[in-house]
Amino acid sequence: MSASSEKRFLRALRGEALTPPPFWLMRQAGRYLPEYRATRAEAGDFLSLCYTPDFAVEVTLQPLRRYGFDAAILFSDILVIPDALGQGVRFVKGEGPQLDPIRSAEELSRLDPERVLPHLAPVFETVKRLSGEIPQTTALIGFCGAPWTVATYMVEGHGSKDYAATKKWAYGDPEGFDRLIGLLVDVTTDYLIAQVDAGAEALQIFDSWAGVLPEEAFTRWVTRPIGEIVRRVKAARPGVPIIGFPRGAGLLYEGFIDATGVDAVSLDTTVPLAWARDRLQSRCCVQGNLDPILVVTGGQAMLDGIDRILEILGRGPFVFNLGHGIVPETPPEHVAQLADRIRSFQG
Ligand SMILES: Cc1c2[nH]c(c1CCC(=O)O)Cc1[nH]c(c(CCC(=O)O)c1C)Cc1[nH]c(c(CCC(=O)O)c1C)Cc1[nH]c(c(CCC(=O)O)c1C)C2
Repeated sequence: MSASSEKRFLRALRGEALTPPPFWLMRQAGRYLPEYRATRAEAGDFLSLCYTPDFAVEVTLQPLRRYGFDAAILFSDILVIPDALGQGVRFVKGEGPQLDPIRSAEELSRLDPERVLPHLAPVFETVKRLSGEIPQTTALIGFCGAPWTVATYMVEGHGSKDYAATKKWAYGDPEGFDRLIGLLVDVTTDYLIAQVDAGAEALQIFDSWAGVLPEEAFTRWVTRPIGEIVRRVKAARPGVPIIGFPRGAGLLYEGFIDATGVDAVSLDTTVPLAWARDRLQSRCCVQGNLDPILVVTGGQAMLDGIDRILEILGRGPFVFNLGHGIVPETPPEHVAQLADRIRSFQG
């Protein structure tokens, strides 16, 4: 395929500067859309939505119909991995995910890596159907949670504010904690390769809680495991572009790019734009980073926020996105205004 006939999102990930930049939004399928809420009600619980290809395909396509994003992201969740390992994940209404916590290396025997790929067969079926159904100019993104972030849910048993149980295990028994991280590296690599084989054209690794670790721990449990996954996926399926999202990494973003070999980094809302242009965009494609609450706010504040990002990052390899997932309170018409604003950027 010649460079110019390749999908715009993939061209940007390969380092091309495009005007206007391609764009999609993290959590673009979700509760802010009435049609999502309707499908969700029909599916019943959240995991049934993820594991029923008819429903998962439908909710993936919903935001594309409205906004024509340059990329579709598979509808699933990072917690299908602990579920597939046999830990058991429940999504309790209003409380978020609940897992029976694993707090020591001895308890890893509760997990069965052999179950993972068979259990996730419906997810691969969803990817396969999507690759036949999305518009020809739209790219299909597969994804996973990074080992550190998935481990925080497995150890805490739910979302957390301080990650104290996870850190206590990691700092107190680093070799034992490395076994959990190593297990997640293995199954996550297989999971991503299976998504590529089913039709995913790019991958994003979400490390939503990377920003809570001090430097040395960040290197051991964020940078190294993600680097290992990137190396193994690229060795098995050369050419598939990979986006890393070490949310909250701050100054550590720079070393993260060099050490992991990702093709792009997703910037959280706090990353300064001129610094990102000078220190990160010179190394790889960057993606981001509008504050999701500006899309709730709308109006001139949102437009100014979009313009500033486009002004500073829009001339290098860039994918417009939010700094974190879109929130349920977002008015859908604000997303339409955001899409128009990006499309009218002339450089
Ligand atoms: C829409 C949705 C998802 N997951 C959850 C919901 C809400 C469930 C509902 O309908 O009630 C539960 C759901 N899933 C999770 C949570 C907990 C979040 C927390 O601890 O605060 C909840 C409520 C865990 C999760 N899940 C995910 C992350 C990483 C990204 C991020 O930081 O936002 C994390 C941390 C990834 C994720 N999750 C989802 C996607 C789909 C694709 C898309 O972007 O459109 C993706 C990529 C989908």
